[in-house]
Amino acid sequence: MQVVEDVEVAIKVVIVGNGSVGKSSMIQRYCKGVFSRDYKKTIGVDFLEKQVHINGEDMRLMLWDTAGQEEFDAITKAYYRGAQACVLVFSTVDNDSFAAVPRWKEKVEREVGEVPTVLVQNKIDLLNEATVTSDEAEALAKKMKARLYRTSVMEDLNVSAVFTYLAEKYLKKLKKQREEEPVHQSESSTTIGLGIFAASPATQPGEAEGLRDDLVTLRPSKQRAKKRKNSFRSEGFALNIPVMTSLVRL
Ligand SMILES: Nc1nc2c(ncn2[C@@H]2O[C@H](COP(=O)(O)OP(=O)(O)OP(=O)(O)O)[C@@H](O)[C@H]2O)c(=O)[nH]1
Repeated sequence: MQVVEDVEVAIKVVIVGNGSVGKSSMIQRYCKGVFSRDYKKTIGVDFLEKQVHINGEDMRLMLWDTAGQEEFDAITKAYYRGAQACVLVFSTVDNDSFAAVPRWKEKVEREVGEVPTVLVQNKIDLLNEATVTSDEAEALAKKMKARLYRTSVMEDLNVSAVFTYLAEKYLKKLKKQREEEPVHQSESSTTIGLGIFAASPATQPGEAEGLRDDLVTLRPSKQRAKKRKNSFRSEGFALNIPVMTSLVRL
């Protein structure tokens, strides 16, 4: 048996929170460097990935943008499975979105247990219209034992810091795991997704087949599916991970 050293670390991150708080904008900004003032609500889930180099490690961040509207809860919860990190987003100018944060946390925990989480107060460019005070946001973060980031996706403030923090946190956890229990992989095994497939409660070896039951197949719209090059998709299917995404947005 040969030990494979150059394993690419992949981490699945789910982004949750009420509708219109800026979740889609956040991953579009982070992965593509763009921002649009248009609001197109996410139907089901969307997915983007970004390759980063952090602390000497090549990492692939797989960012799952989930619909904020409760009507899609049944669909989105299937996509929480296997997540190793979570971004809980609320908007500075939407008190309901702040009040809903604990509910979103519970929904994710119901599927994946406790995972590294950050609380994100988005739209801080609108601070003069704020309905949530800094103290309230900090108190909630403290209660949740999560780090609070204040972002403006529009002005590109602090967006990458959110994901870098989660990636670093995950790497630390992985290194600790490697030290405690070194992972030996045979030459023929995949070199992608150590994080996804080694550390997730939903994807422990032997459970992958079970995931098929949870697979929700949403057809991508032809227009966007053509444009999208999702290198993870084929690997995901090979390993029975539910990676089919809805790319349909109204
Ligand atoms: N002023 C301001 N507007 C923002 C910011 N981020 C996003 N928006 C706007 O907020 C609206 C909603 O953004 P989305 O990213 O679609 O929100 P979402 O959370 O993905 O919404 P759902 O798909 O319904 O869950 C859009 O019009 C964005 O342009 C920000 O930092 N500041």
